[in-house]
Amino acid sequence: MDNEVDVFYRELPKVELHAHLNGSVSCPTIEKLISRKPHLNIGHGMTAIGKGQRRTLDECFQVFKVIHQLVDTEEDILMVATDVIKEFAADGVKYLELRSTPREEKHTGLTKKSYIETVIKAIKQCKSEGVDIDVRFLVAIDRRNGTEVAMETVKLAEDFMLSSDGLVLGLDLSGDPTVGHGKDLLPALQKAKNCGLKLSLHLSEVPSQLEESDLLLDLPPDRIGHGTFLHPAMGGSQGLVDKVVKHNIPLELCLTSNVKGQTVARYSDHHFKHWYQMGHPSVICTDDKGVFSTDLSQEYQLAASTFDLSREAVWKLSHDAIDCIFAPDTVKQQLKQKWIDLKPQVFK
Ligand SMILES: CC(C)=CCNc1ncnc2c1ncn2[C@@H]1O[C@H](COP(=O)(O)O)[C@@H](O)[C@H]1O
Ligand SMILES: [Zn+2]
Repeated sequence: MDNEVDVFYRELPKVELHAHLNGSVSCPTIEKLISRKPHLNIGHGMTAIGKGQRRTLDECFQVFKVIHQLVDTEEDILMVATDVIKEFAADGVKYLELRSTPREEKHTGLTKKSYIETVIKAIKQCKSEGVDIDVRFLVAIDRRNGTEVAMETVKLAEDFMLSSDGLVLGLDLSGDPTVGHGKDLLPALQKAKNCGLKLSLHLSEVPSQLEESDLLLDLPPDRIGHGTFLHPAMGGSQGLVDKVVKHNIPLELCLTSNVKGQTVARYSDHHFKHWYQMGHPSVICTDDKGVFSTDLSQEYQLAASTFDLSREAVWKLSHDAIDCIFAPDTVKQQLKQKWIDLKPQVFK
């Protein structure tokens, strides 16, 4: 980890709603993967962006290609998912929605179905070991892969939603924002919504997507990933903000990811401040804790120090994230009780 984090932020119970599985792989897990596959000649510097370093968006997406080479069997996925879940739990995350793009790897026999089954197996294994975290899964659509694959993914997600005892809750739309157009994915997303899958869409991660965002906001999605350029202060428009507000769509905000990926110049320029000031539901998330060398406690501490938030305000921020989860109301109530029980210890 880059920074020392104050114990308050570690002990703060947290909700993580925006975490890509293969972007969340920690250094120790990468070491294990590298030693399993020495022939790939992958060095550690190729899978993470350290303190003070920045990369272009394009370079960041190259990093995922390297990680995908290291994670290409059921055994790898099981290890990666188990490690990531335990790391979030150790960081004080009590509820986690993991997302990942199911991949097919012909040379190892991995199928999209077995990919999802393996993530579910990891979630169940952690639960049976008593790891103190409630984990759910969102199936991701990589926008690069177009209409047909998106439709296939929706079908797969629907099957798992109906058979996974509430573990698979919805869909994520992600991937390189400079590739493809949301209008081609609209029918698949509409179908997903109609069958009861929740939708979290990466929107306006780069400045050129205003028209696409306008279109996708009419679905409307259940949550927005980043939404960096929606607000007029960031080059967006009041019309877009009005749609987000009208539908009360929470934003998943990932400070370090945006700064290291250079879509936001400085922490103090982050759009968190605009939405938070409006009182709009804003959830602090990590995006890719492995790639961006961070964790959720650090992200809360960064938000607090950058925007001068009191401890009570930070507590409210983590508490209010509970209302943005995709799991049902009974789970929200359980989490709220947990927050009540833990508060005296955190503020001791
Ligand atoms: C490049 C950069 C600044 C990344 C942060 N912003 C992101 N924007 C869009 N898609 C993403 C981002 N981070 C991760 N992903 C998606 O998550 C995948 C990695 O996790 P997984 O294999 O789905 O388990 C990537 O291939 C990509 O499709
Ligand atoms: Zn993301």
